[in-house]
Amino acid sequence: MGKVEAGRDPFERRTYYFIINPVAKNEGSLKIWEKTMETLEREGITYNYAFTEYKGHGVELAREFLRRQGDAILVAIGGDGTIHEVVNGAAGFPSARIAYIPAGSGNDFARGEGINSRPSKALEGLLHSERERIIDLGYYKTSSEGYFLNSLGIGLDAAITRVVNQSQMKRYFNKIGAGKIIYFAYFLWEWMTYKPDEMEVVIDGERHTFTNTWLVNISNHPYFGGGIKISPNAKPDDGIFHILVIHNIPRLKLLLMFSTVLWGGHLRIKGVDSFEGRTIRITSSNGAPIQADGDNVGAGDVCIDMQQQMVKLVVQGE
Ligand SMILES: Nc1ncnc2c1ncn2[C@@H]1O[C@H](COP(=O)(O)OP(=O)(O)OP(=O)(O)O)[C@@H](O)[C@H]1O
Repeated sequence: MGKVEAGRDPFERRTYYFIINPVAKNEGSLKIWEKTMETLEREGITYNYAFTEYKGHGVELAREFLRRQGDAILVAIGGDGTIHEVVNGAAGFPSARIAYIPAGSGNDFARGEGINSRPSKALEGLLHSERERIIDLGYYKTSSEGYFLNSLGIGLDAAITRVVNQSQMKRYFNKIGAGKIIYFAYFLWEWMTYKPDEMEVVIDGERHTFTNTWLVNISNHPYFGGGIKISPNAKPDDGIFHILVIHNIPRLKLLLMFSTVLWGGHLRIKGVDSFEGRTIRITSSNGAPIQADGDNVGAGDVCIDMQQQMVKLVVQGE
């Protein structure tokens, strides 16, 4: 993805291309799309759309569409997984413009970006927006490679993501509107069974070694895991990652620590170290799992690079 520049022609007639994940928010995204379409028709907006049909399809749709019509605005409707895919599909298209209507269960990206959590307001903001904003991305390379918008984690958080994503029960619990229960159950399970390991973390060339490491989190903005403000001071447009390492904390204290995240108290706890940096390499002695924006992307070791000012977002006006 090449560096992009801000600026908008105020007289331009916009075309929108919507990519909708029909299974996001336990299929609640479909209702949001129906309402969105009503508004688009009412306002006589030019648009096109497609539904994602399987995991990874959002990447293909975004790529395919930008090849055909590079000047349209790509709008993701879904959760963090959907905007993650759309942005990865837009990689390699420096002029791509992306927008987002939150319709997922977690919506950390919307929180971090200050996008209105009410889909109708987010749409209204998008259609009448005069603002474009350029944000940073992280580029990761492990057994797979790609970009992340929210955060990348190695350790306990990725272990939870892995069991949740593999879970057959997730779908059932989502159907009865109790998706959060499954996260909490797996969080407790991993909290009881996860084995912290030694991790080497090299930040902008400086080497740190941590024993008994629960997790290392690299954040592009404050939120993670569906509203947890893990890195309160991270900003998506300052070219800097906020890095949090949680290590050498007894199991019970770790549980108590999570309650302090609500007001940012975790940053002062012994065993919680924070750093800032742009290029990070992490190696785990036991092959800890890795997640990027809630998707399991590898295990063991990972290199991360700051990609400053890489995505042009069309956002609601002030
Ligand atoms: N038609 C489909 N069938 C099954 N899975 C799909 C389909 N379309 C997209 N997906 C996958 O669904 C996953 C979850 O989507 P998404 O993250 O958008 O919603 P969510 O889980 O409700 O929200 P959040 O991540 O914000 O909690 C993504 O990894 C995506 O690849």
